[in-house]
Amino acid sequence: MATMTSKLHSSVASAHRFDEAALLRYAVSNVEGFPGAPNRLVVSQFGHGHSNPTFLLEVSHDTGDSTRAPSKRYVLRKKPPGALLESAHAVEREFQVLKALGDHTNVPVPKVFCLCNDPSVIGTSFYIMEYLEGRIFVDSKLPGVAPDTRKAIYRASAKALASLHSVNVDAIGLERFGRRENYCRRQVERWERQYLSSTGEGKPYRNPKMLELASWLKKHVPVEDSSRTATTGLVHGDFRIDNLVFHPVEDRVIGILDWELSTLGNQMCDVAYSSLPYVVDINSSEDGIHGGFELTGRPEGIPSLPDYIAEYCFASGKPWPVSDWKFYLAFSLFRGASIYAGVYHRWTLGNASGGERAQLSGKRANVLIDTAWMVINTQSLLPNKPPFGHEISRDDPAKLLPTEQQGKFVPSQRVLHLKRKLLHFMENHIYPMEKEFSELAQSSLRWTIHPEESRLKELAKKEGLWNLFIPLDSAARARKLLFAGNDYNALGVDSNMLGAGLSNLEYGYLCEIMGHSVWAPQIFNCAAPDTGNMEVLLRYGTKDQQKEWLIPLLEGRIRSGFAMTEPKVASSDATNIECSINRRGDSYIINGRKWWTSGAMDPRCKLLIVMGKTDFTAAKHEQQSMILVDIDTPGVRVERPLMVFGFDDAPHGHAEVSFENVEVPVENILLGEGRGFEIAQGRLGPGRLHHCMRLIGAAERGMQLMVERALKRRAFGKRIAEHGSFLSDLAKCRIELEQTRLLVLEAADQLDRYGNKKARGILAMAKVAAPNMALRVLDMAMQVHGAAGLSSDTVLSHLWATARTLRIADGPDEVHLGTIAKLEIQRAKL
Ligand SMILES: Cc1cc2nc3c(=O)[nH]c(=O)nc-3n(C[C@H](O)[C@H](O)[C@H](O)COP(=O)(O)OP(=O)(O)OC[C@H]3O[C@@H](n4cnc5c(N)ncnc54)[C@H](O)[C@@H]3O)c2cc1C
Repeated sequence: MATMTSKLHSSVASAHRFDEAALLRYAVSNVEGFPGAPNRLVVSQFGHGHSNPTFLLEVSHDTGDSTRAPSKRYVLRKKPPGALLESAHAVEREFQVLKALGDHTNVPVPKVFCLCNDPSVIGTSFYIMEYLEGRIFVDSKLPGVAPDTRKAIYRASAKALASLHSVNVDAIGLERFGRRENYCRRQVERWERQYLSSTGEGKPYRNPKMLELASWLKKHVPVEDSSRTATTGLVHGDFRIDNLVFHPVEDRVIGILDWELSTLGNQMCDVAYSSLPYVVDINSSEDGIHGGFELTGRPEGIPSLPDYIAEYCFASGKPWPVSDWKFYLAFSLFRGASIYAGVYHRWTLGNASGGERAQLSGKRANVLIDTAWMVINTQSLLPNKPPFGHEISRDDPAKLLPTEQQGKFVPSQRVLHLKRKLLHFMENHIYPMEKEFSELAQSSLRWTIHPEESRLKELAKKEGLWNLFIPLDSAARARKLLFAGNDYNALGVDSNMLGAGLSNLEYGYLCEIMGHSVWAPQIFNCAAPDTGNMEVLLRYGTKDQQKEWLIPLLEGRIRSGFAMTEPKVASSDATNIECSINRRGDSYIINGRKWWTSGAMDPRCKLLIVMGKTDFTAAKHEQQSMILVDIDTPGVRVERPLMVFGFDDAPHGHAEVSFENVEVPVENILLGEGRGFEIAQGRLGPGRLHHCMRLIGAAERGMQLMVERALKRRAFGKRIAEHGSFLSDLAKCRIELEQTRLLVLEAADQLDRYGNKKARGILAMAKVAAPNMALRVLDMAMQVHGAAGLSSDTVLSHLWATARTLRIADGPDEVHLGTIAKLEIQRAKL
C-alpha cells in the first residue's frame, strides 16, 4: 500500500528540536507568500529514511476575528546536529539542484523557497520547500497494490529517472555541480574512505569483505567512466522508489526527493541503484531472506529487470548497459553499504534520524556487501539486448508518448509563468499605448521620450520582466566580477538586474511575445542594440567597464549604440572597415565615419561601442578592436538620422556619426587590441537570434490582424475570409510560421548546448528563414488590409519595414547562405 505523505510524520525527535520562533521569524521574511504574523507554527518530523532531518511545517494565520485561515504546509530540510562527515549532508547543494531543476526543467521536483546558511537561526543550514501531497511507496515490492498499478508505478519511476538524466546541465547553471569524468573511480574511493571512517576501532565492526570489494571495483571501473559519454550528466545519487512522491491518484511522479548525494557523473550508477530491489531486499530485517525479486520472485505486475531497464533506456535514449552492468550493480551495493555503515555509526552516537530503521543499518550494510559479491560471481545479469518489442509498449503504447508537460520544446513552468505575465503586460500596457507612441515619433517632438515609457519600464522591473535576455552564463560572470559576495547593495544595484537566469531557448518563448510590437522590447530593456552591447560588457568587460557602463545599461538609465558599419566600404565584410583607433600615450585616438548606428539618436544614448582598426598591418582578423566611447566626447558628431522606408524609428533612430580625433582612455579598449572579431562573434550569436525570435512574434501579430480583418471585411458579396484564395494563403502562412518557429527554437537550443561556434550553421539558417517568413506573412496581412495595410494606421507597415531591414541589417542573407553552404560542403567532404 502507498502511504500518503501526510501520514509519514510524527513528533520531532528530541535530538532534532530547534528554535521554532526563530524559524518563524526567518520564514516570514524569506519565504514568499508565507503567512504573516500573528501565526501559529506546528512542526513535526518525517520519520522515513532521511539522513538530513526533514520536517513538516504547518503554519496558520490568525485572522484576528477568532477564525484561523487554513494552514499552509512547507517542508524544511536541515543538516543533522553534531559533528558531520566531511562533505556529507550538503543541504546547500540540494537547494541548488532543486532550484535549477524547478526553474528550468519539467523534472518533477518540489519548488524551493529559501536557503539559510546562518547557523544562528536554527543551529544548522536549512532550506524550505514546497510540501507535496501524494503517495509514497515505502516498500519496493508494492504490497497491497494492484498488478496494473505496480506496473505503472515502476514505469513511471523509470521515466522520472530518464527525465532527470536528460537534463542539459550546461543550460541550467549546473555545469559546475560536479566533475563529470572518472565519477565511479572517485566514488569508490570516496565511499571506501567514508566506510573506513564509520567503522573500526572504537566504532562499529569493519567488514574485511568490504575492503576487498573496494579493490575489485577499482580494478573494474568501466572505460566509459574516464570521459564524457552518453551516460554522463546529472546523477541523483539515491534514486529509489521510496524517494519518489506519486500523484495522489494518478500513477505519475510529482516529486523526486532526497538530493543529498546528487552531482554530475556516470548516470548508469543511478540506474543500477534504482534496480537494487531486483537483487536485494533491503527492507527485510534481521535474518529474513535478503534476495531481491530475481531470487524470490517478482510481485505480479512489477516488470522484469530487463523490462524496467529497457523502459528507462527508451525514455532517456541511453544505450543498453549490458557490458558493465555487473560493475554498476556491485558499486551500488558497495555504496549503499557504506551509507548504511555511516547511518549506523551515527545511530551509535545518538544523532541519526530515521529512528528504529537506523538501528538496523549496520546489518543492512553487511547484507549489501554479501550481495555485491554474489552479483560479481553471477554469470549473466542482463540479456545482451533489450527485450524484444518493448519499445512499442506491449500493453499501452499511448502511455509511452510524451505528455503535454514533456517534449523538447515544452517550456518549463517557470517560463510559462513569465509568459503569462508578459502577455498580460502586453495587453494592458503595450498595445493600448502603441498609437500614442507612434504619434509622438512622427511629431516635431519625435526625438524625445514619452513619459509613459519610463513609467512602464519601472512597472516591468517590478513585475520581474526586466533584462530577461541575459543568458545564465553571462549573468554568472558579471555576478562574480561585479557583485562578488552578493554585495549588490554596495553598488546600489538590485540583484534582479541580471535577469531571470534563462537559457536562450527559454528566453525565445518570451522574446517572441515582445516581437508583437516594435515598442515592446525597450520597455523590458530587451531592445537591440542595448542587449548586444550589454552582452559584450557582461562577457568581455572589465570590472571598471562594467561599473561605468553596464550597470546604467542594466538599469535602463542610459542607452547605447554599436558603430561598425561605414558608408565608404562594404561592411558586411567587417575586414573592410577603415575607422582607425590609434594608441597615443594613455589614450586611443579614433578617426572615421560610421552610419546606421542604431540608437545613437536617442537622447539617453551615452555609450557607443566602436569597431575600428588598431593595426592595419596585422593578420586580417586581428586588425580590428572594439572600444567604448562616451557619445559626449569631443570630436564625436551625430550627423543625421537615416530613414528606413520613411520610418526614422524615432526616438532611437539610426544615425550617421563622425569621429574626428576622438580621444578616449586606454582602459576603454574591450578585451585588448585585435580582439574585435572575437567579440563580434560572441555578440552577434544570441543577439541575432533575438531578432529571429521577435520576427516570429511580428508574424504572429500579422496573422492575428489578417484573420480579424478577413472576418470583418466584405468584398464581392462575402467576407474576405470566405474567399478561397485567402484561405489557402492563410494556411501557407501558418505552415511557414510554424516551420520557422521550430527552426529558431532549435537554433536557440543548440546555442545553449553547443555554443555559438558549433551552432553557427543552424543560427545562419534561422537568420535567413525568419525575416523572409515574416515578410511573406506581413505582406499577406497588408494585402488583406488593402490600402490601410500600407498606411501607418495599422502596425503592419512598420513591422514589415523592420522585418525587411533584417535581411541586411543583421548581415545580408547571402552571407548567411554562404555559411550554411560552406558547412554543407565540408560535411560532404568528411
Ligand atoms: C535598420 C538598420 C539598422 C542597422 N543597425 C546597425 C547598427 O546598429 N550598427 C552597425 O554597425 N550597423 C548597422 N546596420 C548596418 C548593417 O549591419 C549593414 O548594412 C550590413 O552589415 C551590410 O553592410 P552594407 O550595408 O555595407 O552592405 P554591403 O556590405 O555593401 O553589401 C551589399 C550587398 O552585397 C551583397 N553581398 C555582400 N556579401 C555577399 C556575399 N558574401 N555573397 C553574395 N552577396 C553578397 C548582398 O546582396 C548585400 O546586401 C543597420 C542597417 C539597417 C538597415
